[in-house]
Amino acid sequence: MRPTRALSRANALTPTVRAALASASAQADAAADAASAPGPSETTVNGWVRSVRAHKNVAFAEVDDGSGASVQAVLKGGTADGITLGASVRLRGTLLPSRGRGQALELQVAEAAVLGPSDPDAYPIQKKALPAPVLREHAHLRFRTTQTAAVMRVRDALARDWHDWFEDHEFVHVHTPVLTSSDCEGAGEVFTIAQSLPGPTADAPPPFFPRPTNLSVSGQLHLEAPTHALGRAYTLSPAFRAEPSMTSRHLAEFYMLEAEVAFVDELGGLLDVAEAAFRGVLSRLLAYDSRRAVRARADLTRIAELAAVEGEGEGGEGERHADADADAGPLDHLLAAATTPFARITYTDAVALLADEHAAVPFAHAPTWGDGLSSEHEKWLAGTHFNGPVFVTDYPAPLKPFYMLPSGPEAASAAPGPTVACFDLLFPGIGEMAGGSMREHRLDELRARMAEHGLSEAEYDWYLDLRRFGSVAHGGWGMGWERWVCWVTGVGNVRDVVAFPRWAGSCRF
Ligand SMILES: NC(=O)C[C@H](N)C(=O)O
Repeated sequence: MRPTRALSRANALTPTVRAALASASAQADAAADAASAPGPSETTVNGWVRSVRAHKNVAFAEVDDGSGASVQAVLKGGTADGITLGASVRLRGTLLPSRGRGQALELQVAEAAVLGPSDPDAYPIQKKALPAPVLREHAHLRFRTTQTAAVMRVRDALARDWHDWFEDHEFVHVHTPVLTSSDCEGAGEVFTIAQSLPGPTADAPPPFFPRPTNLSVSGQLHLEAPTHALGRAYTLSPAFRAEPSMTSRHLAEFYMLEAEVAFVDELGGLLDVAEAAFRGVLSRLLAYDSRRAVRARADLTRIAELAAVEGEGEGGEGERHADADADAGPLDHLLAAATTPFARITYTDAVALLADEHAAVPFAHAPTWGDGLSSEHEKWLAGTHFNGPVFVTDYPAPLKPFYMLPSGPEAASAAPGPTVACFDLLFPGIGEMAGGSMREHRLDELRARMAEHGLSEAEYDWYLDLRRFGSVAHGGWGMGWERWVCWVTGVGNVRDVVAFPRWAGSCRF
């Protein structure tokens, strides 16, 4: 059957720089195998000018189209006119072996068109790396830096890897709502919605929704509903927290990957599922030879190289984790986590370990049973003591939200107070990467916990229905997506792995 016009027009996507380079080198290899001279490869590339070096008779421009490869364009005669830093260009020419260092092929340009000019003196993104805080001021243009472009591609690849893992394990992706009248975590960190603005008359219009509404802090409660029908569900959705934290690990708007599993009877089983997911996803990134995985590994190497160069100067684009191992390769920490079982320890045992350490080398905050673990405690556990991801389980009940199931008998009997069947998954350099729990699935116990937390039964009636009709033991977890991207890439601040970061005091763009 002949393709329709609409189908043939789908071919309007021109080859990317990456594809053009790949096909030119494949042609050269084939010619070498056949012991014949490679025919020159005529091609057209589109992109933005990253740098220009002009000599008397020739100019060299690096042209990047975001595909993960850039090309060195050799411009002779009048072809270099208007080719300035930041300009968008279309170049027609021949890809030939390069005489310069740094690239195998270069584009000998026959014809050049400037599509969108750029004043190089006014253009904020210079070839020389800019400090991360300066780039955040130009978040709309920082995609043009090698670092941010590579981070965006890795972020994309990671999301697809997780989606694939979940699909392979028969989880259903559900989009949980952003607008909600519940506060899942009960921490009072919600952004509320102003539903009606005072009008010109005394009669204020009725509110849009009958109840106060806020932006979701977590999709968990909503995700539990489909889990009681689909069995396994997950979401990668935006979450919002109005916490004034100014740390490198907090954003006011972030993405959260949350998963929920029915018919898991105890915490150990839930940890097994979470661990299999994390390690499975890393294996895809490390071992697969898909185009996605190959490009992600190249990007991780590129990000690390940039950070190494900038590390020698003053804080360039690549702010790294404080305790990132400078001598390790960019994939080493991923390989270690993929191939080594994650450590598991109860909160009670972790506090004892921390107390021993505190006696020898004091922390700023003394570890005390009943208090949350501070970030320095978390980093010591994952970074120094276990030197890898560690599940800390069974925290004191008063530290945790209403929906968690009490601990199993073993953990409960070893603790000096009531604990819940939950975990925080700590990663080196990051601290808390994910948190989850078994959920209280017994109706009466859940109602009692809600009463203790001052939650209105009327408001959470729908959630209680899940316990009234066909309740099952279940559990789940949530992971801060930007923390995951930071840990994988080695980038030290969540503001630099999201397209447009929002934090207390900053919502530009
Ligand atoms: N889905 C989860 O278990 C995440 C949890 N609701 C949190 O926000 O920490």
